[in-house]
Amino acid sequence: MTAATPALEIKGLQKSFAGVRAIRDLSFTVPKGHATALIGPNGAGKTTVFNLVSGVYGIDAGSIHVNGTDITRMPSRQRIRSGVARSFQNIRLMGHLSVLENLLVGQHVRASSLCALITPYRLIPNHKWKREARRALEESGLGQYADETVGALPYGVRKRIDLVRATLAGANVLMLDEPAAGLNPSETNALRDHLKALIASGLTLLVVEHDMHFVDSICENVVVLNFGEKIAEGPLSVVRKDPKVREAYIGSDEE
Ligand SMILES: Nc1ncnc2c1ncn2[C@@H]1O[C@H](COP(=O)(O)OP(=O)(O)OP(=O)(O)O)[C@@H](O)[C@H]1O
Repeated sequence: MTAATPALEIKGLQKSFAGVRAIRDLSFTVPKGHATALIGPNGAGKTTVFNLVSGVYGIDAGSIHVNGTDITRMPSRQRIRSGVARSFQNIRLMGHLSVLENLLVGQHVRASSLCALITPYRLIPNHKWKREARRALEESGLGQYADETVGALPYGVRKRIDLVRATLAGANVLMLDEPAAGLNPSETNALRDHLKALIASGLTLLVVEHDMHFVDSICENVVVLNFGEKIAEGPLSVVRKDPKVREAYIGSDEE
């Protein structure tokens, strides 16, 4: 892998569901340490792209590379190990466990052996993974929540803990499904600042988001889909003026 190798490279992607062409010859790249948004009206194919990259569905044609590695035919679990992870709109943290425990569960994805997997970290006060988890929380400004029960925390804080969990589990290409949905303005600002810091430290993002102010603040590139096809790509300020994009959104209740 060279410095010019994109973190995510999608080439000629095709996917049909029972004759419905959900994704048509889609190609785009996301450079390392950058954020790209995938936008388009309802049914355009955004979630399908996430499902194809994460391996929920197999593709009909095309290829997907992550950090130069061809993951097109890899099982989902192996894709996570190669650095690509997905965060869901519904946070998948365990509410009855503490923040730290949730992060440690995430780190088990990185276990290289059965022995590492069953290491009783609860019994080892200064376990390496525990130290890493505490440090990551501190660096994200979430250190005060380490020993709190996740279920008792505000939604915006849980969303950010979910990000820390994904990066600690080894994700360097992260797909975020509507990260700003359900957040109040101050939570949205905190999430935006957190994401900006992660991008600055080298994390690569692919984001599906309806809040265009949020998209504008973190994504320098936007890929617009309509009926599974890329109809425009570029900075939001440019693509939003594109007649094809404007036409695609006519009749849609979205911006
Ligand atoms: N598992 C599936 N089986 C059949 N059709 C599917 C399946 N998944 C997606 N589709 C179809 O593929 C097309 C793209 O859907 P997709 O959910 O990816 O769009 P989207 O852009 O994410 O929409 P939204 O913004 O509403 O979430 C739609 O026509 C949808 O009905």
